[in-house]
Amino acid sequence: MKTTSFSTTFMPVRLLPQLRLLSTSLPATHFPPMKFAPTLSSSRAVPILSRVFPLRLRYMGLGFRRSLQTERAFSTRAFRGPRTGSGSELPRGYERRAGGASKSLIEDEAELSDWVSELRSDSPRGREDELEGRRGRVRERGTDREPYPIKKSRRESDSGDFGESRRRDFRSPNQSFTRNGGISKRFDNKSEGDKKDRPFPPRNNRGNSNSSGEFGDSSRRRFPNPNESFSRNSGISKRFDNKFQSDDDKEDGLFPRRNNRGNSNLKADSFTRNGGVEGLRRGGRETGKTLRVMDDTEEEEEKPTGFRIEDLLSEEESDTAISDDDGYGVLREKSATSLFGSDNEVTVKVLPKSSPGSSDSYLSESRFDQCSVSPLSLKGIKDAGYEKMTVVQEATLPVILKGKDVLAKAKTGTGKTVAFLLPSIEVVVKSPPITRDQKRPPILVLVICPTRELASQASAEANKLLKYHPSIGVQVVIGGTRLALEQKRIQANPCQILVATPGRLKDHIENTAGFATRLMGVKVLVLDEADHLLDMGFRKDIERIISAVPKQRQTLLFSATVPEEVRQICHIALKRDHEYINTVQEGSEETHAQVRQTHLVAPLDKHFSQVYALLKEHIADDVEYKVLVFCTTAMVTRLVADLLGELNLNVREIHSRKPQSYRTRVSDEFRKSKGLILVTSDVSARGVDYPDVTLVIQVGVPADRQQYIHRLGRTGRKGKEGQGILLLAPWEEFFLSAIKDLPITKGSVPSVDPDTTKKVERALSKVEMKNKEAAYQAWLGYYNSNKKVGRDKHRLVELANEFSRSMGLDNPPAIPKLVLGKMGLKNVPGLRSK
Ligand SMILES: Nc1ncnc2c1ncn2[C@@H]1O[C@H](COP(=O)(O)OP(=O)(O)OP(=O)(O)O)[C@@H](O)[C@H]1O
Repeated sequence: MKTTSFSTTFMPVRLLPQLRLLSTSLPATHFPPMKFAPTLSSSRAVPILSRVFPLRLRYMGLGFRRSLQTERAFSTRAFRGPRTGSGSELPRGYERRAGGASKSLIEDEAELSDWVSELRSDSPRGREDELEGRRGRVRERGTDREPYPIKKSRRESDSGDFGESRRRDFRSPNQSFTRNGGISKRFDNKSEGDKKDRPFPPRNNRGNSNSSGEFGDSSRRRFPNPNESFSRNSGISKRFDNKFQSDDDKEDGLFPRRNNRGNSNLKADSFTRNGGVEGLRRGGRETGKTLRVMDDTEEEEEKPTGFRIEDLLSEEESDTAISDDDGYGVLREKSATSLFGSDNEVTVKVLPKSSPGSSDSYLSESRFDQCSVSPLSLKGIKDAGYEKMTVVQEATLPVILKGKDVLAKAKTGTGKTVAFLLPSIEVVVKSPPITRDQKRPPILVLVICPTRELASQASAEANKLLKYHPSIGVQVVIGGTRLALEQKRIQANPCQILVATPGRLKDHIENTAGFATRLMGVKVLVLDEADHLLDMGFRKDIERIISAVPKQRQTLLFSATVPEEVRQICHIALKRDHEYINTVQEGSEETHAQVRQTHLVAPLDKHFSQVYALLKEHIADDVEYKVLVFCTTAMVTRLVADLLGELNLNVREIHSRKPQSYRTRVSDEFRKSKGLILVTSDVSARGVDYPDVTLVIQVGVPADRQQYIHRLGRTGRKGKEGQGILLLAPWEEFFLSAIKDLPITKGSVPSVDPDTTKKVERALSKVEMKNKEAAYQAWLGYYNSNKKVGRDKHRLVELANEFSRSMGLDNPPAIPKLVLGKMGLKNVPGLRSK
């Protein structure tokens, strides 16, 4: 039995697995006390078990359906149920996710307006984008035409903005390069031309990659997928799909966000981001025309293809088994194959429940120098100011260092980035060094992040840890920057660690000479915000990226939220015998206890003044205020930022319509600042590590429960205190059922005196009309895609017009007929068309 120096210890227990799994009273080997109770599991045991002991499993409350039963299987309490008689009771954290607002992620309809204008214009090339910061393009493609760029986009150079790339001397003093060694050999010996190196055909009709960078059309390249036949219509639909789910921009009006449950709200007649796509895909052949809205600043992801997670699952895959509990909160499933295959050993991780009050402590008692990482990494860790491991680091590090695939869940702001970077760096340390004369040095670690900010942040963190590893390089490739510049940069500074957003990574695979070959060296693949990356919006991209890296690799999936749906499909990326490490303790919520959460319900027409009053109140309370205000779409974000600016608050805005250079600048400023309000779309919802955020306000219903948790997670990081306020209209209260297990209470709406109301009205009157129009259209698109609100179109329009009045408009802005048609809102009374 191997013991580690961590308090987290893995104990192989040699027992007949059936007995071990079914008898909680069987004595297990002694386990040292543990500080917390991560949940470990993998995904394939119950099918076998259910065949062998169907009645027993039923008795234990382990049904044959996935989801709830699966979660129960991992719950200590559920396991003990039969013995204690309380087996049906689930700890709060294990309850089925309630309700579920539709995941309505949306893009900006302003683009559609422009598109419509462009359609009307004589020139097929259209015109330059007139909206500030908007580099979106809109495309039309009929069955008889090739796609063409309607607008040429502006692009910013990225290299200056993201200085994380490291030029390194790749000849490590400690490491001698051997040509024969593993991957290096493969790469060294490779002498074929670029074309041969590419697993995918090069772009066909855009000439060089530079021009593709300029026009951003590289994103539309498709990977040849053996399962798909490319037809003109279907091809363009796919590409249309691909584009929309950029996480950077998903927040932005008109199209709904991906829906975990298979976009059940999508209809062919509603032009929503998913729905539009789906509708167009299904109905597009009839019309013979497909729309494409582009934004060069986005990562280029695919749209959901409309399949349901359930469709991906066989019944076997959906079921799971528990291994043990024994009163500690253990949990580990063993894959069915290893349970009854050659590996008849059940390894059980037994961890005691934490002492009261410690559940939210993010640091563990283990120090980094207790674990077997290289001395140079330890020096880097020390310089970064880290001494003790966080709970998730302590729980995952030993497992990852052993080479296991891991799916890890840990609360926001608890150090997941270091948890996956550190062991990944160790893999590089142990690999043969690359040398300057290597034409295509292998990328050994590939980290995928859903947004550019997150990718840049992860690469910055990697650089901190690599301080004393001069021979290891990290590079970041993200959307919104010139592909050609990035190509030059990654060629000039070869790296072993690459951090990327999905769309841009695909771009490089398809268009950067030798890049695909370099990816064949990947030993560790990391998906940060894994649930998001495996969700509909990114799924296709991720699958294709996975197909571009070797099968023989280690895969690490990290997130603060791991919905059951994601558990069920994570085998897309992970080996069957992966470990699921859940550091969110049994009985503990997914949010931090030290973050005070309240929801306020106020009529829509009061929201602007309420936000102002809340901010004033908070600023008065805390001079060191640092506030994030999340809005539903990019255009609504711009409107709210304009308004708060007019009200003389110290405000910045960040959303997908802003150029990347601006986003980077604002993000950096906010990171360092105090006394600042950042009004933001969901580009800031996940992962972004702004220290000391004092308050997060969410205005309007979030896309889903996960998004609520991640947005809230921008405060209360590293054990700090924080506050979260969710401001809803009465008709948005349905969302509360989706978060009812979280410690959120009803707050009292601040009173707004008549003077303040007038002040807000005056400020609103100064906001540019075009911004109000864009916000109206975006608002309508967002809620149209919401499963609940968008169901009744008449009511939806009433509400949109209420929103319009709240902006001080007597009449709702007119919307292009075509857009209304695509939204499924033609002839709905109350809408004005143009
Ligand atoms: N061992 C450690 N000790 C102290 N601070 C740490 C340690 N590890 C990471 N941190 C810091 O904790 C903060 C949060 O880390 P990180 O951004 O990785 O959190 P996260 O869990 O990924 O959050 P999210 O779920 O929001 O993405 C960062 O500022 C990071 O530098």
